[in-house]
Amino acid sequence: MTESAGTATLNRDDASKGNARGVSITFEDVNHSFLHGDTPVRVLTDFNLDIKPSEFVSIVGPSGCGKTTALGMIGNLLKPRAGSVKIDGAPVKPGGNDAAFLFARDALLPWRRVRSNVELGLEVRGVPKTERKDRADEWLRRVRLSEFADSDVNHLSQGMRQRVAIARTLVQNPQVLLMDEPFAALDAQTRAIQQEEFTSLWEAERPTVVFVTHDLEEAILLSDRVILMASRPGRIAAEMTIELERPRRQEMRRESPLFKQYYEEMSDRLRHEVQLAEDRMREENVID
Ligand SMILES: Nc1ncnc2c1ncn2[C@@H]1O[C@H](COP(=O)(O)OP(=O)(O)OP(=O)(O)O)[C@@H](O)[C@H]1O
Repeated sequence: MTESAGTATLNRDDASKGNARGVSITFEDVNHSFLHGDTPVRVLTDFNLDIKPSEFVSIVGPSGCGKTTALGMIGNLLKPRAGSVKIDGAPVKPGGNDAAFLFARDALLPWRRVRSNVELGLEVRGVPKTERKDRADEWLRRVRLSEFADSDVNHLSQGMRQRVAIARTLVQNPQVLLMDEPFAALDAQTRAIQQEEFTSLWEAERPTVVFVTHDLEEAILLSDRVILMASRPGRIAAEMTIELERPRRQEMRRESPLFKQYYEEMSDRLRHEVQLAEDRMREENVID
């Protein structure tokens, strides 16, 4: 495990091979605060991070440490008060980046059928109807939902709904995929299946992924690199390059000595950061 950010190298040399379409993402001296009443509360401080094209980076850390805030800056949902966030060397700007979000809540439109939900992003971009349908059908095939193309989304299981959401996101061929606990709402078994399915879909196109999760095992299993954040103010406390071979399989959790080593190294540190954050919240409540 490396202390603090900025030194890790991409552990696989094949990111530039094949049809990888990812872009680089850079946080340069990012500082950010939110106003709580009249008081600015520092959320990110001196946040520096270099993400390589087509790298899969997970961010773990205590609740409230600023993970979603960092993700939002890449997706242009908010601007840093100081410092910059760049994609392929250019500052993030409205409409200028090819980034797509995937959240725990699938946010499917209940009045639209399955295919029509998958087509949504393409529709917004003005892709012609026939092309939209062809691309949606191709992605429904890849997520194994072809026979549900004309189904009512309200009749699908939670796992199937999330696969529709994944298809809706990936059909847009994003260069950057911003994922905020995308599998958190699923039961353990469905979650394991989707983690494996998702990584094999990702490997075909390799957009750059920034993946926020509370689940350290999930972070290790999916990522090229795991970033551990500390809170108040949010900053990078440690990072670890994951050198497990790809494709990744669920059995690695149990069978890979390397997986166990990563988990042991990072979990103590994560627990420590979570404990610190909880202690701080308790102190603040006492003071209030
Ligand atoms: N729009 C906002 N206005 C005021 N405070 C905010 C806003 N968005 C986030 N915050 C605060 O900023 C801090 C960081 O929030 P953020 O959602 O980035 O954390 P997180 O690490 O993603 O948390 P979690 O793991 O619980 O999702 C929190 O204290 C949160 O309350």
